Amino acid sequence: MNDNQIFMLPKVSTFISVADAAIAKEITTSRTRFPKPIEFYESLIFYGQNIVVSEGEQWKKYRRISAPAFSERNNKLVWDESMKVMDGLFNDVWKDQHTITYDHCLDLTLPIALFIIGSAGFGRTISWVEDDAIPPGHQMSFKEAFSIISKDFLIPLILPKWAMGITKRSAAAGQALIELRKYMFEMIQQRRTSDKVERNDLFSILLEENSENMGTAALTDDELIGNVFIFIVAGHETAAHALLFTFALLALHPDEQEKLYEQTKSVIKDGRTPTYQDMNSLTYALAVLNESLRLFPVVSSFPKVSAEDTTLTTFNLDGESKTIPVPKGTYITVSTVAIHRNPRYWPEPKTFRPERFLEPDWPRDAFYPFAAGPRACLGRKFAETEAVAVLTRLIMKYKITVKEEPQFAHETFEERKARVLALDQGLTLVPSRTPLVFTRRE
Ligand code: HEM
Repeated sequence: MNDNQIFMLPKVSTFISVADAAIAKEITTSRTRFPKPIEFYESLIFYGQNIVVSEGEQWKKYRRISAPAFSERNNKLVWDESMKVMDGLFNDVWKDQHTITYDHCLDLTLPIALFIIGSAGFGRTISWVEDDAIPPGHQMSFKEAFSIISKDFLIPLILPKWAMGITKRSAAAGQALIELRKYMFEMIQQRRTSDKVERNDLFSILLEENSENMGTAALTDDELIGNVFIFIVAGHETAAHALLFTFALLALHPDEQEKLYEQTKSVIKDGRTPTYQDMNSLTYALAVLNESLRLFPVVSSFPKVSAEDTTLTTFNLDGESKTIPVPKGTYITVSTVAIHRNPRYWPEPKTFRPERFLEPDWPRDAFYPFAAGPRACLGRKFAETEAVAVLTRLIMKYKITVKEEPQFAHETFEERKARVLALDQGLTLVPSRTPLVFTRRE
């Protein structure tokens, strides 16, 4: 692979795409038989050795030290920070406007997710209005460096070093990378030397956990930075896109939005600020997120490779089995989209119906937005907490509708749905233009 290629498919002789839930379960639970082909992600090592681009003993070590960071302490912080970010949005940005319009609502969900991962992931509060003070020894504020890298982290991977200064955007990405590394080293030093203060962000818990593993088992500073970088990469865009699909689907389905509002109101009485303790009762909000991730799993597939000559067995609708030979070295893609839209598991698969997730026996083994098994997403609860908090706070105060535009006045519902949810090319699924309006309820 040369410097300019990212996420390249290696030359493969056999390739299998999986839309069968039982096979997906077998593959995701058999980590040594079907490991992750980390060569697909090799370029992400650029940011430092990390959990996403590792396998075997190295991955086990990263997972063991990273997993405790994704704790209840952190989830509660995610909730509280999400509330602060939403209240900051209402008070400092939307202010007393009755309606607020976005031509592409990604311009809203990207900063929401950025600010949440900034404080709950990184331990640095960045907000809608914070001034961009540049501390001594830096050329960029933390907010600026963090915002640029979370948006343009691919630029330093794609462009060769000599070309980084060619455009303003790539030069800024190169500088932001240097700055962010510097900030991270400073944060590591500061937390090692300052008095022990309880902090619940991922970075701080990771550092705590690491200092308890001193000796050969501990991560180096470069590995710590690599892993925290990857939390940003894995957790910013995914969460922002998931929120965007959720808002868009609610705008397209006012009845479902009303049900969400009614359930939220029945849990959060008198407009009080929702707390993390409320999360378990906000079942409809989680169902809405799940249904949105079922229809639009932002990570639409994930790769595995067969480590040995083996077989996989599938069944047709009459229960007859078929065994497929899987030679060593076969590349396998678990197609989340295909499983999620397979009518075998999901009746009326194209219909947006959050209630299906409130049924006690919904098909858990056919739901893969966060992958599954030992390599499942570490940030699942982080992302769920963030989405339920944001959605709850928003829906209590605002109604979401699709922006009316004269050129689309005569379109049918199906045409409107296809337009608002039309997908863009990208690493993760994202709609290309989602024009939405937020109207204050009272
Ligand atoms: C809706 C939001 C999210 C979705 C849909 C999502 C989805 C996924 C998927 C499908 C994987 C497996 C990828 C693969 O095997 O190639 C994964 C892995 C991972 N995710 Fe997420 N993710 C989300 C949010 C987050 C957040 C917020 C964080 C951290 C703050 C995070 C951290 C990680 C990490 C560290 C891994 C690697 C785990 C390992 O390899 O052991 N994710 N995610």
